[in-house]
Amino acid sequence: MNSTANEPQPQPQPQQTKRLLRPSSLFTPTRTLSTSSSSESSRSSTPFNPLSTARKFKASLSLEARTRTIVKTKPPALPSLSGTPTKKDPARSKTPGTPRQAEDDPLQDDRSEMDVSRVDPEDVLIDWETVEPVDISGEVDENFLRAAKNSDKNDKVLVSIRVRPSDVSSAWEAQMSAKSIKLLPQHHRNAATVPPLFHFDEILTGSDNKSVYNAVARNHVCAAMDGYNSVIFAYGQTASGKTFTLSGDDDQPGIIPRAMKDVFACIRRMPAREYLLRCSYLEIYNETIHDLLAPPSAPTVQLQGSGETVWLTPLREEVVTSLAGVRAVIARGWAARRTASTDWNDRSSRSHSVFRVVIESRERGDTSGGRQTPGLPSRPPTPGGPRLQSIGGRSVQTSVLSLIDLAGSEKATSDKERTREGKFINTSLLTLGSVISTLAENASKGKSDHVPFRNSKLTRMLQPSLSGDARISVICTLNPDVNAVAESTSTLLFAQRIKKVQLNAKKKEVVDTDALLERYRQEIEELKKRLSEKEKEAEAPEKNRRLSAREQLDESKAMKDLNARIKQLTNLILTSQTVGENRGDESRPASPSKVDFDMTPYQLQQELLSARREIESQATQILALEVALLARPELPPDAPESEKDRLLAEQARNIRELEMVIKGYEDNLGAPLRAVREDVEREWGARLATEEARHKEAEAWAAELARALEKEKKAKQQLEDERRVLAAFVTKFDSLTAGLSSSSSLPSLSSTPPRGHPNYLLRVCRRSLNRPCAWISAACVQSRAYSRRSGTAGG
Ligand SMILES: Nc1ncnc2c1ncn2[C@@H]1O[C@H](COP(=O)(O)OP(=O)(O)OP(=O)(O)O)[C@@H](O)[C@H]1O
Repeated sequence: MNSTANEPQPQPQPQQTKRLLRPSSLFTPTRTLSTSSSSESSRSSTPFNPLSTARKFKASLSLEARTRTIVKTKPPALPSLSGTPTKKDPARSKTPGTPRQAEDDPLQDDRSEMDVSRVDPEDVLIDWETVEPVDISGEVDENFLRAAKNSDKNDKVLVSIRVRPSDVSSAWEAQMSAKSIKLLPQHHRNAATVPPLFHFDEILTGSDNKSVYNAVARNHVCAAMDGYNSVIFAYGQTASGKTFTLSGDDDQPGIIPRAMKDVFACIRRMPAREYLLRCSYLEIYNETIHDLLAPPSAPTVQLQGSGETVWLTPLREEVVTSLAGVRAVIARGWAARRTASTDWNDRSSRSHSVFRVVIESRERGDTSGGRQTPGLPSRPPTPGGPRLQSIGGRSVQTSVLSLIDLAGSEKATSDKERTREGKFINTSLLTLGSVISTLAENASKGKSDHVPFRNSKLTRMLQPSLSGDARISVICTLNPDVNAVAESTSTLLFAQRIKKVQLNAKKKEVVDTDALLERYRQEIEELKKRLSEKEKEAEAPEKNRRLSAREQLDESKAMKDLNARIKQLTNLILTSQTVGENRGDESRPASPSKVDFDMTPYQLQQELLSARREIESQATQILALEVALLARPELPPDAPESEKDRLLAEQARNIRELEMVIKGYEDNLGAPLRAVREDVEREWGARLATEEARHKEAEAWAAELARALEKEKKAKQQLEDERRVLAAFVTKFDSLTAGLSSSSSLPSLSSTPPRGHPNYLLRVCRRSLNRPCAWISAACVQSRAYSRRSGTAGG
């Protein structure tokens, strides 16, 4: 299909939009096109683009400094060879960044007519009848939709490499058929080794955006229409072609405009459903999130929620009902995006921009007689305004299509402001890289290491998607020039890592609770009917039923299954009704998660699974009974048939009785015994706690005493040593003084000798030998005190 052939006629636009933008160029950011180097050289580039040329401002990009005076400048000079941006002459004056919309722009003064908070969603639904034929891409047919549904089931990220055309020889050898790419050996740093060969899902070259869209985005857009969250993002070095891939130009519309055409084409192909489409457009600039559809004075957008539930607030959402509406929204966003001339790219994206479409759909039907899903009015308001309600039993399927143009990683530039931005850009891309690395590592090695999602706004916002909630397609763009080999290699390594990330996207559906209850009731009726049929069969005359023991067991198991399912559904109905009853209580809003729990088929499956597990454990018991049955003496081979039937029936009855006994045991004894046990545990729990406390105290005392004893032992040992030394000394002294007393006149030991006299020392020593140990005394006192306190005898 010629992409421009279907270009819709200009739709009536609000006055201001007309003034600013040509409808045909609304999808057209400024792109200087490769004209001379490639086969696409005949393509004409857009001569005029109001977004890129008329809106150049002599203003700083910083929020505070955003001037309110529009200074129109000449369009930047086109690079000598478009598609091959080269480092420009540093002396050349820079094109300052485009600031957000100026104040005199009435588009930004207030919310638009289609702001989701202003419209009743029921009034702006679209379906196959309301979609304009000019709004659709003619390429979406039944076969394609079927193929799209069945593809991408492997839950891996679709990773493609797009090599930008270059006017100089490329450093890379890209093989589209083999889906591989490698560096030419002459550019490999290590001449001794062979450059590695990288394999990806797609390798794309040239300027044809249609083939790129078909290969990397179309399935994901259709998946989004089918209820899956889908994320498509472009990653790569600055000026490698991310914006060209996402947005394109007049001649080569990129993924965003093509995706929107397919969205409308899918709606047109679904006569049974009606849709509500809401668009938002935001950018992350210097780690701050700005709503591109809100006026510049609007507060910045905050990320809220935790874990894998993240939402953005306040964020404007515009309801769109036609391609023209989408164009107007994108044009508004584009005008507010921060781009600037850098050393490498005349209109470099200085922020990560995210264009999101929330797609809600439900079966078509008469809404007049319908009722709203119970519980929904009291649930917290959805950030971004009201949304489609599940009415009259028709569930609502919700998905988000996110199209992300990341800012390009870059080396230091010669401009101070650009360098500052570059730091933020590189940091958040680095964080994205480390998040991807950890996720890939966790997936390949079965680990659950912490993933640093919180380290940047970008990764925090992408957390639910990267954690597996969405289908993801990544287009890594490459500048093939020799002087960009290092950046290109790093992009390829990033691409390799993201391929390993595991996804597990699921459809999101909100079901009408009443409808679900009705479904349960019908299923119960159905099951009861089947059960009574089976019971009748079981009671049929024996001659009609020649069942083996195994078959009888199977039958009994089937009946048990039916019973269990009926019981489970009855419980579910009770739970749903309980939730419904809460509705009247305004002070306590019904828990939306509880409503969802009861309503989600997935949850129901989980319940079913646990019920099946229970049934399986009972089946094991039955098998044990079967073994016992087989162990019984066999019937003689010539026993009459009636006798066999009688015995079989008897066995079956026995089995049923045993099952009833098991069940009865649980109902009559199991539960009461558990209750008694709980009572006893409650009663004795307190006593046990007191005893345990006393025991602990006694242990502490014992430990203290043991310590004191140890100390005393040491002291005693020391005393003993001293005593021995003194005794030896006294003996020696006695023998000495005995000799002396006979010859000299020493005073007798009974009288106190004067200080300094040898007998004085002897007297001191003797006294020391006889003094009782202070430690022993202290320990005895403590021991006696404890004995008194604890009431034990002794000490
Ligand atoms: N495949 C392509 N065919 C022709 N021209 C291309 C192609 N890819 C990129 N270009 C041109 O190269 C220039 C830079 O591309 P683009 O702005 O898309 O890069 P980018 O990666 O978005 O850069 P930044 O990160 O700085 O925003 C533009 O003039 C664009 O038109």
